Amino acid sequence: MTSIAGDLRERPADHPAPDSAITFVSIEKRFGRSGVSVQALDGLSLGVPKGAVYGLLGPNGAGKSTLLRILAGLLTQDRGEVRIFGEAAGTANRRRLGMLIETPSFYPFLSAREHLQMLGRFTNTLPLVEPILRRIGLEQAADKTVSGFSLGMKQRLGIGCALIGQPEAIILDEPTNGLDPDGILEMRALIGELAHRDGLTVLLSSHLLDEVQRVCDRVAILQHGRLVAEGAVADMLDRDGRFWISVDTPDVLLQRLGAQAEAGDGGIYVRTEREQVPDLIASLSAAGMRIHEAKWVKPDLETIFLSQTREAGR
Ligand SMILES: Nc1ncnc2c1ncn2[C@@H]1O[C@H](COP(=O)(O)OP(=O)(O)OP(=O)(O)O)[C@@H](O)[C@H]1O
Repeated sequence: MTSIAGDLRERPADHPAPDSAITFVSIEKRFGRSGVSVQALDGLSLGVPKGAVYGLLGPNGAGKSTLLRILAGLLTQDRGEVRIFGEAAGTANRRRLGMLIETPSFYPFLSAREHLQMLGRFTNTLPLVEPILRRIGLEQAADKTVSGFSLGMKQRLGIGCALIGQPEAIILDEPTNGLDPDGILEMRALIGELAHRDGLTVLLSSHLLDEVQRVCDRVAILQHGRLVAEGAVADMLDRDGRFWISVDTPDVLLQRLGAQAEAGDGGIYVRTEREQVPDLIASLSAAGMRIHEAKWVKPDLETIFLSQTREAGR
C-alpha cells in the first residue's frame, strides 16, 4: 500500500515523475506589493500522471485557480517551472491542452452545432463536430440557440469547444460549480468518459469533496499555496480507515484496549492497522467475547481533507 507520505518520499517534490502530462516544479506566485501582498503559491510542486483524473482540492484562497491560470498562460509565475508533456510550457504545447478555466462565453443566438462548426473550421477538424456533440450529450439540443441553455449545457458546450482542438489533456476549473444535481451527474459522467474512454488526462479543481472522491483517481490538497497532501484517492481512503466492532460486553472491551479504543456509533472504534484486525478478532474471541459485528470503516475525502488542512494550519 502506498501512503501519501510514502508517495511524496518516492517522488521528491522537486522531481515529479518525468512521464507526467503536466508538471509544476517549485512554483511561486505573489500578488500585490510588499506591504499588502499575498503569497498565492509558495514553492508548489506536483505532477499529473498521463491518463489520470487529477483533482486539485483546497479551501478558498488556497491557490488552485492561480495554478491553473499559470498553466493556461494567463498569469506568469515569479519562480518555478511548468512542463507540459515533458517540455517547458509555451504557446505550442499549450495547444495540447483543452481548457475551461473561466465561465465560457458564447454567441447567444448561435446554436451548439454552429459554435463547434465555427471552431472546427479554424482547426480543420469539422468531422469532429458530430462525435463531439454526442460525447458532450448535446446531440438533441445541437440546433437550439445557446441563449436557452442551462449552465450545465453551457459547461458541456465549453468542454466541446475545448475538444475540437483535439487536446491530450483537459483542464477544468470548478467544472460543477453552480450546477444542479442532474448537471453534476452529467458532468461527472462526461469527465469519466473523457478519461477512461477517450484516454485524456483531466486536471480539475473543485471544492466539492464528495464530487472529487467520486470522479478523481488522484488528488492534491493545497493550503496557503503549498501542497499538504498528495496521493491516489483509494490509498488515502484506505490509509485513514478505522476498525469498528460491536460486542456484547463493550465496557470490558474498552477497559481491555484502553487508549486504543473509544465508543461510537453503537459500538467501539479501535485504532489499529488493517493487517492487525484478524489477530485482534481472534484474541477477543479467545477471551470469550461475543462479536456481533465488525467492519473496517473507510473515511470520506472530507474527513481526510479536514484533518490534513487543520494539521497544516497548526
Ligand atoms: N489577481 C489577483 N490579485 C490579487 N490577489 C489575488 C489575485 N488572484 C488571486 N489572488 C489571491 O491569491 C490567493 C489564491 O487565490 P486563488 O483564486 O488561486 O485561490 P483558490 O484556491 O482558487 O480559491 P477559490 O476556491 O476561492 O477560488 C488568494 O489569497 C487570492 O485572494
